[in-house]
Amino acid sequence: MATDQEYPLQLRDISLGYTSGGNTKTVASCISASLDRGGLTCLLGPNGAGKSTLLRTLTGLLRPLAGTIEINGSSLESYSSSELSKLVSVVLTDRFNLPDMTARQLVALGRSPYTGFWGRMSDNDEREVDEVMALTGITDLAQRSVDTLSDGERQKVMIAKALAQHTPIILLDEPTAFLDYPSKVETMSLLHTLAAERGKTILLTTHDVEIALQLADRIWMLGNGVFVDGTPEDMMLSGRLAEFFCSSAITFDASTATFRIALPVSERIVTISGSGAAFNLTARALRRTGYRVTETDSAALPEIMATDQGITLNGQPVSSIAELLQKL
Ligand SMILES: Nc1ncnc2c1ncn2[C@@H]1O[C@H](COP(=O)(O)OP(=O)(O)OP(=O)(O)O)[C@@H](O)[C@H]1O
Repeated sequence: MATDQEYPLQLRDISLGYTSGGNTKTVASCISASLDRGGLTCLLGPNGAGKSTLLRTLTGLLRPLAGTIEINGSSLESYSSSELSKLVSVVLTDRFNLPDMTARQLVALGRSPYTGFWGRMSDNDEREVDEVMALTGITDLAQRSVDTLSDGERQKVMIAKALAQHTPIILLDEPTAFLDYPSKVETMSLLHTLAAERGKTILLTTHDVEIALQLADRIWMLGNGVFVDGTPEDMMLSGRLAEFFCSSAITFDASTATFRIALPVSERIVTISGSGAAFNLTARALRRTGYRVTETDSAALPEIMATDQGITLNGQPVSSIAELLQKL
């Protein structure tokens, strides 16, 4: 049984929200959870659910309306900002102007908890900066002015800065938001590796649900004030994931861990048989264009065979799925 000391970050009965002018807006309440050491946790939920609010509360930027947050068994407030900067690094989505600062200089700011009053970088600090820039694939951007970077490039620089800070806990708000698909996967894989191989405790918010389901050790979900957590597989098996994200227009296929757009059911029926990618993609194209696809033989229906050797319609070969759809 894990003791409190073994959880780097623990939430006890947290209520989240905003207070202004004597009015309180509660976003979610009664959240109790903990982050596992050396684990990647992804916080999912629909727009406006409170993901950023929870993340900002964990960083100390917002005070919880109720409850306590503990880091290594001591309350968040008991740490000085200097102590916290060696324990927790944070990547937020805020965009700020940094005229005349290069990408490397921004990453080097991550070393500031260790560089003393004058901010003088040692050889070791320089090496750390080079290493995290290589790790995040931004070495080529080193001398670029931060203000000229694309959103995705800037996002990678901010992640590198957090890594340069060398903290056991890393909190990131939508780190994959502006990235193209391969970069999303690369970034999540990098965070997964940092958790698994370097023992970092990482929490991030994301809308990239399918990537999170493949790479996260744990999923936290927040929606309509309800918070649940568990392994991705338990979330899928229990139907909790579908409860949070599915509607009449979207279904979740737990066996393939993918979301599907629910298409209108059609009276136009085709029979399809075959195997492999050609079979799956042909069936998919038929459903998308309004056919009801059956695998039951019936001589009365257009009959399609799709295998990696080719596609036939009623025994006649067709050269592509486009030609098949045209001839149907
Ligand atoms: N400063 C604020 N004062 C009052 N309400 C706020 C403030 N910031 C956010 N909110 C509200 O709190 C709720 C949660 O917002 P939050 O940004 O945490 O959601 P989110 O899950 O991160 O959303 P998204 O996925 O769209 O980024 C929303 O209703 C939002 O309008």
